[in-house]
Amino acid sequence: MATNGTEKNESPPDTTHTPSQRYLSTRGEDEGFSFEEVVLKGLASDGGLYIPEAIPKPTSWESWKDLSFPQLAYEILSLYISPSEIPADDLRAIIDRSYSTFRAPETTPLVHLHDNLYLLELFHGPTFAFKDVALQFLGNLFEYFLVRKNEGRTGRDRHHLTVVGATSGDTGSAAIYGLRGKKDVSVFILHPKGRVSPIQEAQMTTVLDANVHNLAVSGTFDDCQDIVKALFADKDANESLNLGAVNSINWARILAQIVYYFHSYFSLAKQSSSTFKIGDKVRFAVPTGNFGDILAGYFALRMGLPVDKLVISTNENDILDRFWKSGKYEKKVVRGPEAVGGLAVDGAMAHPDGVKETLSPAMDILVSSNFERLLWFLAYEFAESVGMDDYWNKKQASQEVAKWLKELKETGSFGPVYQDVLKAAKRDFESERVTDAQTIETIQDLYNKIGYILDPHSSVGVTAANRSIQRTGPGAVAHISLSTAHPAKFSGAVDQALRGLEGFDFEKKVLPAEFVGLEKRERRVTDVENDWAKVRELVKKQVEQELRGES
Ligand SMILES: Cc1ncc(COP(=O)(O)O)c(C=O)c1O
Ligand SMILES: N[C@@H](CCOP(=O)(O)O)C(=O)O
Repeated sequence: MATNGTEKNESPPDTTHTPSQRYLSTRGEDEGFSFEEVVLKGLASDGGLYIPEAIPKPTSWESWKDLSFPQLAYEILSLYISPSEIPADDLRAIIDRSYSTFRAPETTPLVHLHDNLYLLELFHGPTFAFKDVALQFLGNLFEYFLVRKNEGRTGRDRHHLTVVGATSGDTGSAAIYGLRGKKDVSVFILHPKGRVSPIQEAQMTTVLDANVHNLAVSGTFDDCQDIVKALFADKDANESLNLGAVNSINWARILAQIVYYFHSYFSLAKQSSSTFKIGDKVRFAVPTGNFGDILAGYFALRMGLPVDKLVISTNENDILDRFWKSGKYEKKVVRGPEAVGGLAVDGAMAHPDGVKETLSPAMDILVSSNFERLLWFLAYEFAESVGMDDYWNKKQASQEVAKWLKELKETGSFGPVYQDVLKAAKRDFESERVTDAQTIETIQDLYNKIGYILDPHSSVGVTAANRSIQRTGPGAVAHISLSTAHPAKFSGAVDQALRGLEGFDFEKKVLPAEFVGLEKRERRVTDVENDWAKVRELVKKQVEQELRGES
């Protein structure tokens, strides 16, 4: 379906897919893809990310207010997936299966913290992190497409998917739990060795299913992400292995996350502690690293949900916060003992891509891959304001994005972007940077006030929400802060904040039964160098063995 170059696509009009059910690459070379193609491909062949050709704006969204989470998910997802690709009953069945694994009846419950601040608990899935919302769904989607592709096929003729993913801890375990034991899929998860929390490491490496492979990379999360992107960019690897993506470069990850923005909005309108009613505006504060979670909020906003602002909440790895303040997107090199990535003997940074090690390690990311998707929409809006036809506006946006990303790769930065682009970014988003000390303070403060225990990432979000409430004025705008992980996943930070405080007992009050004894179980993990070509060879060898039925 894809076309190349700048010629207009002259193929007959597609009547089975609406524009929001067709996809294009942010860098412009590929367009006209179906949902199945973008889910299975993950990353476009020009290195860009897939986005829908249009964002739907349903006029009837308010009528969804009493739907259960799976029912709401069906309404939203079917706007982006043509029934000619996944018939309605099949989509409903995939969704139901995906959310039947959640422990909370509401799937993603909304909890009142104080005043007009609410916490959206996204950690009730199998691995206790928000990633489960999308990765349970993605795992089932992969399975659905593979079963369909492989009907009547046997042996080496079967379509085999090789999933490669990079993780700073949560995506890895959620992907592994979403894909373990699934037929025709091998999973390779790269994590930065020694830089994920002990529970996260145990969650991933104690899964012993034959199709799951953990690779501990000597490097940072960004190195893992770069290796994954290099594998996708390698024609040989991509063609011989049929690579699939579980990171939020995969459009299905963003899509599934849109649902909880709508769901929490409707939950807020039902809270007895609130005078909030449907139609009122709300602010969302989102702990942000790779920009996938908050980007789903941007889609919800563009679909018509009354969002006043999306508040980006970064830790001290603050590339996004600096962009919103200056319009310049720039990797900052961290020097000295606080940097991760290998210090030279004299203490200077030996690794040019330094990232600061913080108490919220899942957000220790230098370059946020999904920001590229937002950039495309900002550039498109800018092109539209200059007023060409839609085809050229899209081309213009893609060219701009490709130029910025090339500059980032070659020089480590781009921008400042045009004033109008930054203005559009500021219209929908605000940003906050939260230090470790503030993260600890907020955990303590909330515990002392109401006895609630936040994980450090969620604490970054709540800190940003509190600041936003100060700006809007208490009582003016309701705030929903996204809680992205269960506190037990980050025992070090939680313990540092609450040790010695009255009533705090990590084992009794925080640790879920599922984690007890996890760290003592048998593990399987392979150490690898920070070298994408070596990783490629390892993956190829392992997949070959699996296809021969040797492992
Ligand atoms: C616990 C937690 N919070 C927040 C984030 C940041 O989310 P995103 O990368 O989608 O911005 C992550 C990792 O992605 C995470 O694992
Ligand atoms: N924080 C993430 C990093 C990967 O981000 P993703 O959302 O793009 O998968 C993690 O926990 O692995």
